[in-house]
Amino acid sequence: MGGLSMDQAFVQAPEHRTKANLADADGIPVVDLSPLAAGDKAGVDALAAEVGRASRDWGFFVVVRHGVPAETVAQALEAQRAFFALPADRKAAVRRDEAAPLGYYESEHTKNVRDWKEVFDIVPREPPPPAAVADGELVFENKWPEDLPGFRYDLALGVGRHKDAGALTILYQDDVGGLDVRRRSDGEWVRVRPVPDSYVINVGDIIQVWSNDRYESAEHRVSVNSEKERFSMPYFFNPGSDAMVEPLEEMVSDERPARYDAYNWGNFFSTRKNSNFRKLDVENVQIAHFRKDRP
Ligand SMILES: O=C(O)CCC(=O)C(=O)O
Ligand SMILES: [Fe+2]
Repeated sequence: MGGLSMDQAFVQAPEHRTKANLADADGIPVVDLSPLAAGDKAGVDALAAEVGRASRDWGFFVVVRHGVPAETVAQALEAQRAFFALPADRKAAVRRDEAAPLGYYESEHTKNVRDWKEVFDIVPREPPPPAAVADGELVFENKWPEDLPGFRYDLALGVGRHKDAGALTILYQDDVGGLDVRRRSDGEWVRVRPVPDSYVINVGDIIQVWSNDRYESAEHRVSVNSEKERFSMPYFFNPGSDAMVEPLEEMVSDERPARYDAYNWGNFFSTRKNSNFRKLDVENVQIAHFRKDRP
């Protein structure tokens, strides 16, 4: 390290760091969504069965021929790059905080270790996003500050290992790569290589609970690329804050009783969200805390 130092807040425990030459997630399901637009019942049923298998075996899959116009994605990418290229004070002007958790943040923590990333959170509908997202006066500038000497990419993660708390995540990633999933069959971390014009879908904790553990929320993370910036756009599909989450009736039987106590989504989400803001001395809330067989 030649005497250079990095902020210890970013340093992952050795067992959680990315290994060199991570294997590709060979065999990750790639699902063609075009039967949805065709609307033919047999095609849609076959698609649903394919999604069911992918959710059970991986909890992670890639969708193609999804019908989102390429032009829409191109516009979103352009806006995203423009925003993150703004000078820090402009980004700080739309910084989020616990009371108003939409907007820019550069110090997100996952499981009490700082992620090496910047984030800008919006919702598609109410409440309206901050006007600065689309203010049309965007300045293209290198966003990397020069005050991070000796940053060891291999010690940090872009996003620390976690499972998404909501029902489902739909993720657009650019062609840089770095998204890793823990493969269910053997517990190894593998890289989800970008597929052009696709979205990665991952089952979140709520589907795990609704399905009474038939589908499992997949653990994932983002490794850091030392040469290129990486951009991604996750869309989190979450219920309203008053929703109570529990195994669905049709997933519960005498042979397979409910494995979770009901919990309130709004409380879960705000507790988790607050733990993203800074390192805390308490463990993150997890659905395991609501398992009936918890220790
Ligand atoms: O950037 C990505 O590819 C994934 C981000 C992620 O896992 C998350 O924000 O929950
Ligand atoms: Fe995630």
